Amino acid sequence: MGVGNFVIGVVGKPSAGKSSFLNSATDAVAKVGNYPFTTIKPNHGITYYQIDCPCKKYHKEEFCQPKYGKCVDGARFLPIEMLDVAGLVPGASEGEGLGNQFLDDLRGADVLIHVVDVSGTTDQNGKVTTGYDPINDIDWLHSEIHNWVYNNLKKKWVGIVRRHKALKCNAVETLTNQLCGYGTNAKLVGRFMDKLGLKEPLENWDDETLHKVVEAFLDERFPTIVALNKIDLPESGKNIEKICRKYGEERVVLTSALAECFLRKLDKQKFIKYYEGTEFFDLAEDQVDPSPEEKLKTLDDKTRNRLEKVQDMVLFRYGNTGVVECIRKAVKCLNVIPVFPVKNVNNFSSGRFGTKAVFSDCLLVPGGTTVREFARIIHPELDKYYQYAETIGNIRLGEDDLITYDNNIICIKTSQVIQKKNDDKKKDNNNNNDSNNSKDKNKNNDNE
Ligand SMILES: Nc1nc2c(ncn2[C@@H]2O[C@H](COP(=O)(O)OP(=O)(O)OP(=O)(O)O)[C@@H](O)[C@H]2O)c(=O)[nH]1
Repeated sequence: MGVGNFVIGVVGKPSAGKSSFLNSATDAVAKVGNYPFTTIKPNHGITYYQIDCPCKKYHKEEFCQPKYGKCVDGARFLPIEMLDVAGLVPGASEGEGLGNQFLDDLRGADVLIHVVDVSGTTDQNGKVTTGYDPINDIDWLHSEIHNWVYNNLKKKWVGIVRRHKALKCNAVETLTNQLCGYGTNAKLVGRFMDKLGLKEPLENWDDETLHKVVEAFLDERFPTIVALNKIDLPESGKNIEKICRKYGEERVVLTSALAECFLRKLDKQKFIKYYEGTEFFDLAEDQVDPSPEEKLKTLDDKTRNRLEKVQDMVLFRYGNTGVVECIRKAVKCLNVIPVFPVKNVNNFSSGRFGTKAVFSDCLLVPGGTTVREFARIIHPELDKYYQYAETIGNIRLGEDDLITYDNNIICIKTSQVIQKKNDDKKKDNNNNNDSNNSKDKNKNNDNE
């Protein structure tokens, strides 16, 4: 998990609607513009995570200039990478289909969105059928990932235990060593082991315990949001109810990727103004005196009928298409905090010379990041010059204070900046002295 560089992996069986989901969530790129990722691989896209921008709270909307993403009336869109994890077939952990390539791709993801065809009109291989139970897909994906990790550990378990005893390691050290290949660190291992609260020493773990450890690891390392897709189909209703009853609503989102693609396409073509993540859109007839850039085109009858159907089957019934909600829930699973580094906590300036830009930067950092760690992230080369940090109201923050939503507008003061200020002051003084001197000189000249 990189700072400010989190990756959402999209997984699902063939024909579940993965590509449609990705297209619907990432087509905003052209509209939104730039992002901080220099190379985007073919199976990657950029999506946007919506948060409340502090510019609204502090009435600075007109000066808000995000370096990446955008801010619209106080809604901030932060760019996040999305990865299409293709090639999932039953038996992938045993090498079926693209096998380990699919599982290797998973390592690049911090959180997963599992797109499930909730209509039950495609079987586990994505072939058209009727009455298929989508619960199978949820369980099946989970067990593929579980088996992948479990089999890898089990194969080497005797050696792992031998080394563990010989080096007198604790369980967290040994597991960190074994799980680091999945993009895992000691902090994460410590967290899931704490939650698990195992009493038996590692050398006594039986298969059942090892399964429990793997399960706890996956919960922490690959939190998963289930997107129950194709809610617009009439067959979906009864399956939705059943799945929500079994898995709870916390990690389940109802989606229609197709409806979201359609709405965003109409928006792009200027037939509607679509308010992403809501049930609302404007038509040409709703507009009063629009500017030429905002003016919408009139819909033909066929498209209007289709739009009404989307309204009926998705927007009125479920409140929205679920795609934006899915991204929001996925990022929430990561337990990250948006932080706004500023040059000045009174005017929120970003320090770009000659502009009044505020809140230009925003970084997502993992929960538990301290002020000093954050300083290191934004000024790695200035770390040795760190002096102090302050937040709104010029309140000083301790180096070990955790970053929270209450102190996430931060100014880091470094002695180099202070040194520069002193240099500038000296320069000013010298200039003043020079001009005083020249004034004196002039005076002298006058006298002369
Ligand atoms: N009714 C309906 N159909 C959908 C929805 N999302 C996707 N589809 C359709 O489902 C079919 C498969 O969608 P894809 O997005 O290609 O699915 P995929 O999971 O990427 O499939 P593969 O490329 O085979 O892995 C297409 O015909 C889509 O139009 C949806 O929300 N509602």
